[in-house]
Amino acid sequence: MADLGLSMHAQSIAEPNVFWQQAAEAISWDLAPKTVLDDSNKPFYRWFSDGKMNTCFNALDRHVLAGRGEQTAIHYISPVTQHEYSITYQSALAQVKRLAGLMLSLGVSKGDRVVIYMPMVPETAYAMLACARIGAIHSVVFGGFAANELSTRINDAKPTLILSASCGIEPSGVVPYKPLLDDALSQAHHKVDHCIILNRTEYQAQLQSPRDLDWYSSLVEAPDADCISLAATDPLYVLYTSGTTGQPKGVVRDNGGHAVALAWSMKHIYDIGIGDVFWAASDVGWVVGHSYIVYGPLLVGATTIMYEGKPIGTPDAGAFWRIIEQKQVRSFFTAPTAIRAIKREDPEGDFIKQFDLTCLKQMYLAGERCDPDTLNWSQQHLGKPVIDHWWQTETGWPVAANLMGTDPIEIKPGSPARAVPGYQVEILDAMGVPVAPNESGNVVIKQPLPPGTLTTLWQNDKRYIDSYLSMYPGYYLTGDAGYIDEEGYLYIMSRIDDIINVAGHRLSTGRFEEVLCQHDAVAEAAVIGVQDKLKGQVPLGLVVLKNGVTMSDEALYKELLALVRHEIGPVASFRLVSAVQKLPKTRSGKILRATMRKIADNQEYTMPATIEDPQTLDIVRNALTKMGYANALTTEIT
Ligand SMILES: CCC(=O)SCCNC(=O)CCNC(=O)[C@H](O)C(C)(C)COP(=O)(O)OP(=O)(O)OC[C@H]1O[C@@H](n2cnc3c(N)ncnc32)[C@H](O)[C@@H]1OP(=O)(O)O
Repeated sequence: MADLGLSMHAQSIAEPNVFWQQAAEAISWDLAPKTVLDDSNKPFYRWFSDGKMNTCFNALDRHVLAGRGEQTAIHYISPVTQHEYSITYQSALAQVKRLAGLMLSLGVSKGDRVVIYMPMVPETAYAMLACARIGAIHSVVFGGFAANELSTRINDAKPTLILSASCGIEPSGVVPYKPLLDDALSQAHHKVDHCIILNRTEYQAQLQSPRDLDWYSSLVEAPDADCISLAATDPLYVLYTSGTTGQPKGVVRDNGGHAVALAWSMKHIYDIGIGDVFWAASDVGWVVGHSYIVYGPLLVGATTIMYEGKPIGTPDAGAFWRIIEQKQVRSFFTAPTAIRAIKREDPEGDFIKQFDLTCLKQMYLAGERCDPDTLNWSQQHLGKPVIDHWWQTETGWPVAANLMGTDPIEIKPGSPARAVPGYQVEILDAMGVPVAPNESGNVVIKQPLPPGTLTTLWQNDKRYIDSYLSMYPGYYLTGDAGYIDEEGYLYIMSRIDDIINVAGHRLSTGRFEEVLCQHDAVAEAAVIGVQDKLKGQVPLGLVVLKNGVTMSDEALYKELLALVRHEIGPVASFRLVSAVQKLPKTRSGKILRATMRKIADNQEYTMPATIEDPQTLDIVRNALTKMGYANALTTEIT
């Protein structure tokens, strides 16, 4: 039988111009592109460089013009506040037009950056779409980040305007956002003239006049704004992601390639078209939220869900299944951590049995490595295909997936299936030589990357090249290690750098270390990601204290945990820290984090030949054991 996925993939690599020109027909262009792949400035490949369009027009206006204005665009569900309502395409468009008009009247123009620091409310989507409408470049910052992280991003993006809300809602209660914004702005050296604040009833924020404007009262007098015709290559957004240093990387996404790729993925990967209900249970602060809560579903005229709740506790482990039944969700996307949390509360899947999930055709998992147990448990209890798939903030849409809207293939637990059309994924050894099937190496993607992937890092072409393109010229380095089996299935095993993934949140150990070293008692710090049954990985810190520190361990640890939470935010989930006399290092001074991680996780390791003091490994092992790690015999391979 013909394998449609394979033949599509082959065509996308052999004839990218033909493949993507056809895909581009799903988008309304002001000026249809004649050039598909523009390789005139390698390694900066561009797609549809002579095309003109507007992403907001494609996400809202054209559906209204086509007579679907009364269809639901967004279902908003906030279980803690008990607010729930649906917004039609027509009314979303009215909100976005008005907000875009307000932005223009505040002096925002094409190419200006607008930072959005908001919770999971429909206004966040309006803010993103209003930017897209007038060609402003949005930069959404996840609400779980602290003021300091927000100020770093403000300094880098240099926004003209900030949109925020008085608070977010977590199961633990109201999380005030506005004081964090005020703090971030006082720390930032970049100054903004205006902030538009959504004052929620759960927490009323103090507005600082004339800087701060109340969202809805300012809209009353604002004019409506039309869509501006943009070059396909104009930036749509900058989304910061953790790099190996504390300075986050501003991933730049363009308009045209992004719209084409997302529309293609909605149909071919997620099996979603006009009028279908798609739900990505993530947060708009992450790329999943950008691509699959806001843009992807709206670009194809589907209905999306903004859920301001959690998989468990809001109110129970049946929350996802209840909403899927109520809103008739066809395809559902969440992170493995969410399923592990549900499984822990409802091991027999009793909640799942309470709902009629006939509407649900498949569930997708991504954001972190999916362990086979989690996939098998959900597949067994749901009785539906569960699709692990793999991608990154940088790629913006799936690199490897089972094409459920095209030609589903066998599910192999542990693998996110095969490379998606457009992506030529290879495994290279340290010398850049392709390895044999089933052999591990660095996962790379041959350039050009397909439409919709990052075009550069914000104002930093050099870092873009250094981070992704310099190790293997002609290839994009994903930063992941893995292998491909003889049937072309990809397996992602680990990171090759010091990035950790905590409950699907990508965090830099370098940033944790910077923060720990800010404490007066700390001379040196090393942070590693250790395995965690619920969150996949959690950060663990080992600190070397300065001479003469007299504080008790207990008091010191409490201060260090609080410091990390204050500087990075609750999303850091930093709960494990211990003092050691010395850290294991090479003779050139490099901390042996990978070896420490293996010891913590009870994996085999090789004593690095260049280690400065082998006894430091015993010191670390003792500390880890006391913290509940390294508790089985870890073998050293000699
Ligand atoms: C494929 C491309 C990509 O990888 S893009 C990234 C994809 N990742 C995701 O979609 C993330 C998936 N994870 C999740 O959605 C959550 O972790 C789930 C599974 C729902 C669990 O949530 P939760 O119980 O809050 O745990 P957590 O580890 O996320 O949170 C830790 C602490 O941070 C807090 N937090 C979380 N979000 C916010 C927010 N928006 N605003 C303010 N605070 C936030 C949580 O309340 C929690 O705080 P605390 O430590 O319990 O006090």
